[in-house]
Amino acid sequence: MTVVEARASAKINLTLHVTGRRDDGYHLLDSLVVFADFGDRITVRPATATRLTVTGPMAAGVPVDAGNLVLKAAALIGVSADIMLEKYLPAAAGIGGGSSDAAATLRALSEMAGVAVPCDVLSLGADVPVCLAGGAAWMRGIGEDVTPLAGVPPLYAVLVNPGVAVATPEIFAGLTTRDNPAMPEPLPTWPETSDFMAWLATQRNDLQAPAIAKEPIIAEVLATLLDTPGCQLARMSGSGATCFGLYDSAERASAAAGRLAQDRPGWWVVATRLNAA
Ligand SMILES: C[C@](O)(CO)[C@H](O)COP(=O)(O)OP(=O)(O)OC[C@H]1O[C@@H](n2ccc(N)nc2=O)[C@H](O)[C@@H]1O
Ligand SMILES: Nc1ncnc2c1ncn2[C@@H]1O[C@H](COP(=O)(O)OP(=O)(O)OP(=O)(O)O)[C@@H](O)[C@H]1O
Repeated sequence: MTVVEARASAKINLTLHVTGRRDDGYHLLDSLVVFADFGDRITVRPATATRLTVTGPMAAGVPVDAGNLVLKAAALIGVSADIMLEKYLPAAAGIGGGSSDAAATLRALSEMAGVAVPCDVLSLGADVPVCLAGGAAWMRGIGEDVTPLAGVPPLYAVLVNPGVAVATPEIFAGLTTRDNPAMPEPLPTWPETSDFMAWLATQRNDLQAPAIAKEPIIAEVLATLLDTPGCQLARMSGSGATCFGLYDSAERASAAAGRLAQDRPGWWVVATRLNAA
């Protein structure tokens, strides 16, 4: 019997520029996306009818019915399986938990059954195409235009979520401007990690201000990250509330995570590598 496992890594928007809005209300994005070496885990086994079990430390509140993106992905690819989802990522957190689970399910079921992943996965969510691509990418359009990026250095990061669930549509609705500048095209090259960090600091997440307006604790998360030794940049990912801090070494990232976990027991804190090979 073929059992296939797949990692559903956390998606991090290192930049997230909102550059316009389509007539259907969806926003045009311009985002540099990378993935963490930390995430959920999907295991699939052949079965005559699809069944989903959700376990893991962050399983509470995650839907187990047809609303779960794992089941939507299984229906889209048309493969039946016994699926186990181990949740380690907080939900509604701006790090693509559901989207990454959907992409991992498509990959695992494709391998298990020997069927191709459908070309059009955007119907599962705007973040699913980039999660399916899996590596550092330039994401544009409403999420369907994904260009893999070489030359993005691996980074040491700390991810922090203060425990407030954020509804993505509400954050987009709070934008005061929707025609903000895009990243430069072509993107620059970054010979050293320090060049990349310096450039990142000149970029933005346009959803950060409306997210802070809705959930002021996000500003506290950013300030707390910036206050830890070695933190070079702190920014929110996606529509929040998870923020990332970038550090100059694994040791300093790990020390910062340890201190934050101790000082803020209610916060979800993880030290991780982004875009590691
Ligand atoms: C904010 C990001 O996380 C950035 O990576 C994603 O664009 C959101 O991706 P997602 O959660 O997979 O988004 P979806 O489930 O497709 O959309 C949720 C809602 O977000 C808003 N939405 C999403 C994507 C987009 N390009 N424009 C939008 O306005 C819409 O109100 C939509 O109803
Ligand atoms: N597999 C899943 N894991 C988590 N949430 C899921 C899943 N499937 C469906 N959901 C629903 O999707 C909602 C959004 O959760 P998700 O973790 O995908 O958001 P997010 O991290 O903000 O995503 P994004 O960064 O793509 O905007 C949740 O509130 C939950 O009800």
